[in-house]
Amino acid sequence: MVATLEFQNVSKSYQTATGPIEALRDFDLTIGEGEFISIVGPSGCGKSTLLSMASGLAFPTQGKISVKGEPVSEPVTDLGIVFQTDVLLDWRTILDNILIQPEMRGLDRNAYRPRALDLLKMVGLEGFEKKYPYELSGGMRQRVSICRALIHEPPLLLMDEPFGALDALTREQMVMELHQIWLETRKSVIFITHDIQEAVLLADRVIVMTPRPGRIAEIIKTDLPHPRRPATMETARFISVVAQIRHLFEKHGVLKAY
Ligand SMILES: Nc1ncnc2c1ncn2[C@@H]1O[C@H](COP(=O)(O)OP(=O)(O)OP(=O)(O)O)[C@@H](O)[C@H]1O
Repeated sequence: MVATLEFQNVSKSYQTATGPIEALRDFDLTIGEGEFISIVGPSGCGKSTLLSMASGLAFPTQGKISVKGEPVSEPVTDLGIVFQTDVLLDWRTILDNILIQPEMRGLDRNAYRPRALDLLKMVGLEGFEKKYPYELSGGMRQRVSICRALIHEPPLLLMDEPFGALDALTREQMVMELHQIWLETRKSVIFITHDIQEAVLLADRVIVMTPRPGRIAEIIKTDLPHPRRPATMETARFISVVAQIRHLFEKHGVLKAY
């Protein structure tokens, strides 16, 4: 089976006015079809850099990246990206914000209309298609961003702290909704977060990163049954995986041990 995304011994340094910054070192990871990967790590360990390189917007200093077996040498179009801020266009309706994705790809927007409406239904926003972004809450806007990222049916979804700007309750709700969306669509997902619980609850595997230069401290298989539910967080397995990650962060000086 061809991997959806493969990082082979990837290192990345940035040249800056004050000298090179080594962001990532020897990052090696293969993401299978339909796999959900969470990446947790301290600020500046190269998490966003990984996504930029996976999407062909930045390139490794060393090593190789492939999407579906093809080396990444230019911007990759067959993926969906969700950022921390929703970047919706305030002057376009919710439906038109979603359809901008096929439009920008030169596809027939009308052909994607039914799917956009289906996606809105899937995220609980049926009937909101004619509203404007300012009429929606932060969580609703992020749901629209997810629809926009999925409309062209990409095999790979890159999510960079998508719930970072939301309040804690909305965030918990969105995590469960994302899990449901993943169960229904089975995309390969890379989900970046600072929240250990969120990372564990969603993922098949959690990639724990060291401080910069970011290296993989450990890859942890969550081994939690599906579907995941809020009650999953009360299970012994969940608690022990979260503790394992906290201990790794203590070992690498990311969290202080008390
Ligand atoms: N274009 C750039 N030019 C120079 N340095 C950069 C550039 N992009 C990132 N860096 C540096 O590379 C390192 C990794 O940055 P990156 O944004 O990938 O980290 P991150 O883990 O996503 O951080 P955060 O969790 O704070 O978002 C940081 O030290 C950052 O300052």
